[in-house]
Amino acid sequence: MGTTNRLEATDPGGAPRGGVVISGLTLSFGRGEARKEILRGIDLDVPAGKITGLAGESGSGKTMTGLAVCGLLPAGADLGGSIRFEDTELIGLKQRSMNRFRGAKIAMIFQDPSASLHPMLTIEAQLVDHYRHHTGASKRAGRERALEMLGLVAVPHPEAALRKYPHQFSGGQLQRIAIASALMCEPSVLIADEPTTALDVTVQAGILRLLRKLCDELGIAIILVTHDLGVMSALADTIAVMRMGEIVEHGDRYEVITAPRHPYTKALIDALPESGARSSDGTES
Ligand SMILES: Nc1ncnc2c1ncn2[C@@H]1O[C@H](COP(=O)(O)OP(=O)(O)OP(=O)(O)O)[C@@H](O)[C@H]1O
Repeated sequence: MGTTNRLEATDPGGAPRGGVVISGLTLSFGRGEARKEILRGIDLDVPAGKITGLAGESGSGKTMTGLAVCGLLPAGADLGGSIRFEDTELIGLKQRSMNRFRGAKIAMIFQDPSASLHPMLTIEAQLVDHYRHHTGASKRAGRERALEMLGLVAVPHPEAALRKYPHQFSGGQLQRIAIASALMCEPSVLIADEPTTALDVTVQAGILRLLRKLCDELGIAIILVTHDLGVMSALADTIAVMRMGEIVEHGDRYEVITAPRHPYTKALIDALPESGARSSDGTES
């Protein structure tokens, strides 16, 4: 597979082009005695052309980290520290400026693909409108782009797919369409939050291979959020293990899986089934 990392150059300021650098990220909700600390100082480099995995138990803060990067945190979130995207500090950006990045330069896909697609609109309406909103392109150019993206994610019969509604697709096809929608504006960063958890096991591997392809061929920086260390060990380049709002370990996936340093990581790995998660060639066995 070719690696045309169009965004991999490093700018003189130090941030990798197209990637995200998170430093000292804190997140809390509420005040006084009701204050709940969710993220307690996260440092994480998410480089272009790599899949950075966020693993860890339920409630450890994986989703919140992804939502923070995307600027999609729930109301009342108190965010501190830094999230740099190329030359821009995202924390503290006004909503209007953040809207320029979200959905365009930084896109997100969710466990339930229908969460990012409107049930009452055709695929064409949503993909094309989204693209035109961000780029100002013509309807025709938007349609061409939509066909191209549906082809890229291997949705069969893209022309016919454009005329359909979300409920007319299977879960796996719909996740591909959600990915196509996320790719419309050529994002540099894609946050994939449990993208295969809701899918039939027979279609999971196809979606994971697609994410790997997008990362390798388009140079997209991917944050893969999953509680599934098996999926992580097959797909991610590096694995960050989260626990109670902190990253307790982050390193090359082989090192994290084969020589975990933190007792919590060891416990997670010991809990894995014997087979299917620790293949060394990047495929699930
Ligand atoms: N709106 C909110 N107000 C207060 N706390 C919240 C809010 N949303 C989420 N939380 C809390 O933030 C913490 C981290 O949640 P998060 O969804 O990031 O965990 P996670 O690691 O992704 O877990 P899972 O694998 O279950 O999705 C949890 O304790 C959750 O209860």
